[in-house]
Amino acid sequence: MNVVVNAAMSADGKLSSRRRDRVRISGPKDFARVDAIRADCDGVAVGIGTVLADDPHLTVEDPDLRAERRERGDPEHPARVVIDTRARTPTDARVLDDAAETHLLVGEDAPDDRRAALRDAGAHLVEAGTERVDLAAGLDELESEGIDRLLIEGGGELLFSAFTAGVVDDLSVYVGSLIIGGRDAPTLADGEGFVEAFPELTLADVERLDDGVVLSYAVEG
Ligand SMILES: NC(=O)C1=CN([C@@H]2O[C@H](COP(=O)(O)OP(=O)(O)OC[C@H]3O[C@@H](n4cnc5c(N)ncnc54)[C@H](O)[C@@H]3O)[C@@H](O)[C@H]2O)C=CC1
Ligand SMILES: Nc1nc(O)c(N)c(N[C@@H]2O[C@H](COP(=O)(O)O)[C@@H](O)[C@H]2O)n1
Repeated sequence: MNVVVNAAMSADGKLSSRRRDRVRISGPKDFARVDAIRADCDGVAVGIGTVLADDPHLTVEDPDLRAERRERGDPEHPARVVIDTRARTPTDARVLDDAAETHLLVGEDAPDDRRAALRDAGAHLVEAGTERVDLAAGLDELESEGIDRLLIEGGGELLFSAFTAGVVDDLSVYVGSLIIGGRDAPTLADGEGFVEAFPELTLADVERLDDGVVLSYAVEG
């Protein structure tokens, strides 16, 4: 599977504020850029922290991009994927509406009542791992179901795990012209942090967009 990460961060590296409410970091041109990446993928993934904080929809906005997907025989929107060990996704979350299919990667011990409720709400559940979702195993399962190219949008806990698991091929990050601050505000890669072997990046492109810049990297082995 080809995995791309895209996120928007402040100039001090934060994805949102310490209250975890959604901050508008990028502008309309960047949202259009992200829309095009979504349209080019088979799946768009976030962690349960992002679902609970932002209630994102994770669909393709631009009707022309949706038409192009239909013309090449793909569903109008990529599949939505939520990394959700305990199956906490609310049944009225926007990712569970009928705009697109939704896969929830859950832990083996996820409560049965939550699994049943989420299946009733139309989600497809994939079991991987126990205490936390085993990303490598979960993504392998998604690939076997036809998701060959996956966009991961965040948040910081999930992105750290994705780099730790070594599954990320490309990273693009929009750096907005603002400071958010706060030691408890999510950053591009949270988790425990790396102390010895740091994932290395090769800078592929720098683009000025809206009032910020997009940095594009290839992630080295
Ligand atoms: N600016 C941007 O581009 C974006 C910002 N965000 C922001 O990120 C924040 C949410 O980020 P986080 O709280 O870090 O939550 P997250 O969205 O990264 O989800 C993390 C949660 O997923 C679950 N999980 C299960 N298996 C896991 C695994 N293997 N690795 C990591 N997590 C696993 C855990 O419950 C964990 O707490 C929100 O404030 C949201 O607004 C989210 C996406 C994009
Ligand atoms: N690219 C980008 N720029 C910002 O300024 C942002 N605040 C975010 N946030 C993330 O965008 C996703 C929203 O999805 P929908 O528009 O609801 O489909 C979600 O993952 C946010 O955390 N992204």
